[in-house]
Amino acid sequence: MHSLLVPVIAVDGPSASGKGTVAQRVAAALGFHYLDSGALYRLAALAAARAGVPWDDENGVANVAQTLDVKFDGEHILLCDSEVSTAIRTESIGVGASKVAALPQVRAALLERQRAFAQVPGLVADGRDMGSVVFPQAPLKVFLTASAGVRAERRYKQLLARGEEADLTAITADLHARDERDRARSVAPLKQLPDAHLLDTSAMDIEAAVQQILGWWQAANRR
Ligand SMILES: Nc1ncnc2c1ncn2[C@@H]1O[C@H](COP(=O)(O)OP(=O)(O)OP(=O)(O)O)[C@@H](O)[C@H]1O
Ligand SMILES: Nc1ccn([C@H]2C[C@H](O)[C@@H](COP(=O)(O)O)O2)c(=O)n1
Repeated sequence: MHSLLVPVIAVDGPSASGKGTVAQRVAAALGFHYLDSGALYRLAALAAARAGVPWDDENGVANVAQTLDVKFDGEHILLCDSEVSTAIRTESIGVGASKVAALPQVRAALLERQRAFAQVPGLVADGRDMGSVVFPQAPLKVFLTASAGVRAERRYKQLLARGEEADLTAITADLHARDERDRARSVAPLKQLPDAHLLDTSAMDIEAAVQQILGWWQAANRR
């Protein structure tokens, strides 16, 4: 089936809003594939750093992004056959990802790689521009968000649970800076689309968020 005909649920939203957690559970419930598009920007930032390419070198990072040797294998992410699933989740690589993601050539270099994830029976894709640029034809678009305070608290607890050091003040400042960069950039900025359902989980648990998206999906397919 042509990838344009594969059903896609696009889940966009700011950092630490719960996109990855919720999108993966929705994908599992429907038996759909899952795309963590942020991981690709993180991989581009990590691969560039390892190759000595500065994050503001647009041509250089785009070349790295175009030629990324990456494999997704369940929880494992391999870059040039070495495990990087933890290395791409550091705060420093998150900042780098947000910087390289503002470069138009880098976004262009990753576009077809993201679209290739659209395979039968369907795809749940999370990121910042899933509904606006990568899968504008998606029959269901969700803008998943939560207040900055709630998101910072969740990220803080997530890092502690992983056994990492965490400083709530620094996390809050980083979230604000990343939100600002992701919303203000000229290409594919993070924004709520007019045809996206707003899901504010500030006072909602993970299961309720998953059920809400599954409900919207059922409703969209009854039409
Ligand atoms: N509705 C919710 N209620 C409570 N905790 C939540 C909720 N949604 C997500 N979380 C928790 O918040 C943390 C951040 O979630 P997650 O990593 O999925 O966010 P994200 O939007 O994918 O982040 P990023 O964009 O930075 O990759 C996780 O520990 C997750 O379990
Ligand atoms: N579709 C996407 C996905 C991610 N980004 C950028 C913005 C984020 O700051 C960075 C890391 O993403 P995360 O893993 O935190 O979801 O990548 C983007 O611009 N477009």
